[in-house]
Amino acid sequence: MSTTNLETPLRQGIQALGLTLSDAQVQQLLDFMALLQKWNKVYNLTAVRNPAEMLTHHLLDSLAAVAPLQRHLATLAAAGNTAPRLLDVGSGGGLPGVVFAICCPALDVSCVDTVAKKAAFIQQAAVALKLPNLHGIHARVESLAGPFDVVSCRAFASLPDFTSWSRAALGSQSIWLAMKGKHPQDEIDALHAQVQVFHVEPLTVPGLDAERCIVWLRLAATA
Ligand SMILES: C[S@@+](CC[C@H](N)C(=O)[O-])C[C@H]1O[C@@H](n2cnc3c(N)ncnc32)[C@H](O)[C@@H]1O
Repeated sequence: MSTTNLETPLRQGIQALGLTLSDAQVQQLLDFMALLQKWNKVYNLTAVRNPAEMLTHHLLDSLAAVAPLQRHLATLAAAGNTAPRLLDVGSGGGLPGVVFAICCPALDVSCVDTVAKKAAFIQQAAVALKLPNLHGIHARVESLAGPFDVVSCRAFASLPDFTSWSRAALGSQSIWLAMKGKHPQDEIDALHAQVQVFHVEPLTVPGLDAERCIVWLRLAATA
């Protein structure tokens, strides 16, 4: 299957996830897949090379986190924050950061990666997909200061490492959104006492028979 034949299964997946996306956003998602496919050979962005697998393992997997993210953004908007900022840590080829930037145009998304060519790919995708709310940053996350309202990751590091390395990027009211496979109880048990899990949300990815969840975390209130 080539990326040109992904539209029907993509639209079915979007429907199964209960998302409302415009035709322009669906086209941006398809164009992003085509970019990933094209530049993967040069930049080595992901080990997944088959377009059908890219759709389920990358695109739909990332799209499964969009409705939960939009729910959180609605609570921020209700509290008066209408220009939220998200940092996607270890974004690689832009997962889930680019998908979030496409689906949430009011969200300013920065994708950070230690590998220069991956950050350059994000910058290139921002131009090609006409996404002024998307930025690629070449840095170690440990060197970044925030505040970002949401700090996300997917396939990045253990929860203790993710939260400690990205701590300076978090504001006092911000939250971490960690995309994980199975409920990571061992990682949760190993978290620093100042980091609190407030929700572990199961996700269902259309076409993928695998366990997925979002671990939502925040800083514990200090006395
Ligand atoms: C396994 S890849 C995951 C990529 C993407 N999130 C995904 O789900 O496909 C992890 C990425 O984290 C990046 N990385 C590792 N340590 C980092 C750090 N300290 N700061 C920023 N990026 C880092 C790596 O270069 C790599 O691109």
